[in-house]
Amino acid sequence: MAKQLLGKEVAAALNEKIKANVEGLKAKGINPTLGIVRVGERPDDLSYERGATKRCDTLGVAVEKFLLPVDVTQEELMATIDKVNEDENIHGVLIFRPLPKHLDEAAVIKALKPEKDVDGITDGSMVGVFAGTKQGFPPCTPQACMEILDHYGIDCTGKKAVVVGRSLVVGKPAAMMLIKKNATVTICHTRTKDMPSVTREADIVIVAAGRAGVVNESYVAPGQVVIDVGINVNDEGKLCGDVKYDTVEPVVDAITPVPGGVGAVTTSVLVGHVVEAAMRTVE
Ligand SMILES: NC(=O)C1=CN([C@@H]2O[C@H](COP(=O)(O)OP(=O)(O)OC[C@H]3O[C@@H](n4cnc5c(N)ncnc54)[C@H](OP(=O)(O)O)[C@@H]3O)[C@@H](O)[C@H]2O)C=CC1
Ligand SMILES: Nc1nc(=O)c2c([nH]1)NC[C@@H]1CN(c3ccc(C(=O)N[C@@H](CCC(=O)O)C(=O)O)cc3)C=[N+]21
Repeated sequence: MAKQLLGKEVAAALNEKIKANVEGLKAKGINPTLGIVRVGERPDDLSYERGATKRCDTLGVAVEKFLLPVDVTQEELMATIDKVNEDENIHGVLIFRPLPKHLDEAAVIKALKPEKDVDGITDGSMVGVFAGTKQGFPPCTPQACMEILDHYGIDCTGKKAVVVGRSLVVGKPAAMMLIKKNATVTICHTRTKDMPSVTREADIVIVAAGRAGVVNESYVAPGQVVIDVGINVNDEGKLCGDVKYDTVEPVVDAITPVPGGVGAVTTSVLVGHVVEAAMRTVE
């Protein structure tokens, strides 16, 4: 039986710190606020929005929503970004992506002020992750993976870590964060040859492929820690990860479930960033 790395436990610990910081801010008359910019009504945007809004509510962080129709023009969207940039009462901004195809996402990202970029999508935030400097914020999902490792006392120093996936939001920043923790890191993607032989050699495997069940028992080995970032919906309409949990769990030492793993920590990290952004305004 592998140890279950429970997102709920990690989130609960993060939430205690966040709550204390919210109280500190409110004592100074600052009401930490997340601005949410959503274009259209994509189901996974709505589910992330529900999770983030609920977490903000329980932690005393306000949410202001900017909801735009799916056929919004680039000019109207840019005007909304200007508005959230200039509004001193909004400390962090979450723009749901991908945006509909007719919109220029790069221009939108460029327009967002890095100090409000709590989702870690601007160039400024990216530089922060790569250079280890404190500008913008790291993307929430890879940071959530690191919070899980930290919480359960899993030391990365000298360990072999393999990341499956090389996206800008998860795989690449996760690899940078693992390097910072002194792991030796390998990144796999669709062009990787014989991936099972690579992942089997790892001490820590972070899977962010976006395909249900890509990592099965032939990819893993005893003693490993497996972090499953994937959020997929199976044929029965249930949430499942990128790892075949039932056959992988008996082999490895520790594993995150889906749901109840990384996703449960991601929203806490996001709200933590909003509070940190508000604290930076008074530093
Ligand atoms: N828990 C959370 O809070 C969040 C979870 N997610 C989930 O994380 C997952 C990854 O998201 P994201 O990074 O945005 O996804 P992307 O689709 O942007 O990237 C997927 C990456 O995985 C690689 N990949 C895909 N299939 C395979 C395969 N069979 N073998 C090896 N590599 C593969 C791709 O390689 P290549 O580059 O060669 O195409 C690509 O680099 C998704 O399931 C998503 O839903 C995302 C955000 C938040
Ligand atoms: N800029 C941007 N950043 C994102 O991170 C982003 C996005 N746009 N667009 C939409 C996708 C989708 N996504 C989800 C995250 C969590 C759940 C989810 O179900 N979370 C559950 C927990 C799931 C679990 O326990 O594993 C919850 O919060 O309660 C769903 C979807 C983020 N996304």
